[in-house]
Amino acid sequence: MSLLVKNVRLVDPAQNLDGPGLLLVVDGKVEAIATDAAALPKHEGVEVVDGGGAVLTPGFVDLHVHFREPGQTRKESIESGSRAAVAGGFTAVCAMANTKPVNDSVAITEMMLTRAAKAGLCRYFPIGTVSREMKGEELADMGTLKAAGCVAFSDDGLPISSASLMRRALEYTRWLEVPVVAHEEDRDLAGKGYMHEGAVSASLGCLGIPAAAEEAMVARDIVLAEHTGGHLHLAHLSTKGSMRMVREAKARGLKVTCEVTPHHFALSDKELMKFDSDYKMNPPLRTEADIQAVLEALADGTVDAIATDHAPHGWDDKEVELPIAAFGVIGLETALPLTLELLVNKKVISLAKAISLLTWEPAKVFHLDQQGLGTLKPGAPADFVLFDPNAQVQVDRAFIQSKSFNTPFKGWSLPGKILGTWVGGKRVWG
Ligand SMILES: NC(=O)N[C@@H](CC(=O)O)C(=O)O
Ligand SMILES: [Zn+2]
Ligand SMILES: [Zn+2]
Repeated sequence: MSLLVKNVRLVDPAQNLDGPGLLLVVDGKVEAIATDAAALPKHEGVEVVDGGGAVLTPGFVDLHVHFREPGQTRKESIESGSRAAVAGGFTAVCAMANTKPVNDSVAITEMMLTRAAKAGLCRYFPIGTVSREMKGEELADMGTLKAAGCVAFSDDGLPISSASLMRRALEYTRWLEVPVVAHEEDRDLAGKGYMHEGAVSASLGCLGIPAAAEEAMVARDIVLAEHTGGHLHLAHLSTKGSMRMVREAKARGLKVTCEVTPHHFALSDKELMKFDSDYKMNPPLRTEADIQAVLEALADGTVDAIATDHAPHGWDDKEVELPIAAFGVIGLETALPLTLELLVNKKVISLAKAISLLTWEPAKVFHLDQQGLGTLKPGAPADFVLFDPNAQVQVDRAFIQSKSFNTPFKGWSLPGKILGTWVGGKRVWG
């Protein structure tokens, strides 16, 4: 089975490519890319897709999604989450372990992989828990879980409050060569807060989560990464202080990587004045100064990945008073449009850098580059996405494939329409 995609702007940051090109796919793999058809190997009789001048890039790689299977498939299943992924241009997702039961066993990992294969949409990489039952007490069997297919370890949803447990987990990452993904939150400091602690929370009389709740744990874990030599990946960072500490850690050569989410660079805590739980997530929306720091960190290489933290919740978890509503927002379908609107069109970073943060850089963080993901180098799996960066999309219920609709971007009109998504040379969307 062969396929030729022509008439596209081909952007592949891993190969420093950004220009007119053609992509030839044979047997699910990239056979060749070229600037004109004459330079391609013999390809008579192949199926031809005319890209119509749209942008073609490697499929996006999301290091952080919550598909609620097993346990809460009314919010999302592996199949519905995978459909939301490919609709958003993501061809690989890494799924957090805070399912019910949590993914601390080979049985759950294998069940997840079986369901994902049955869905047959995107590539699905399970993340195992750091601690058994996610209780934060004993280490999960990380070695066995890695052998079963887990690509990273995280108790995300909860922080690892025990410094000694985090220390041991980081020690294990050295010989397992997988990262520990940290949800950084000092629970004493966060208390019962449900939005960012600052001028806005004070004026609303709402309980806040201070920036220090995140930063104190980032500081602790950078110290532990230094002393263990382990790989620490910091999930959904949101504050100015976190950005500064990661920048310093990298400058000192530590194995520290991090991701930021589109909602954290798109929205500030002022949104909470609407008292709408679609603006409630963990970590909370921060201040304008934090957003500025995140933008600078995206531009200067401090941030390794844009990740969605796609966290589906049902209306019954959300349509309640703010203090008791669930934390979390969906994000797979709005990630590219928000990145284009707020990072590329506002000239914070180039289109190529934005694509890099959605493809090659995240692939490297979880070593998915070793499987050829995040790039369209010859021989790599033909996972790619075709999108029109100028066509507008309307964020309404019909646009969202997820089973849940807990997005703060309802009603927004944004640029970036996905025209097609291919995984292993097979069209799975569009
Ligand atoms: N981000 C969130 O607000 N919620 C996530 C958990 C998490 O990412 O910490 C969830 O599982 O709902
Ligand atoms: Zn988290
Ligand atoms: Zn999460």
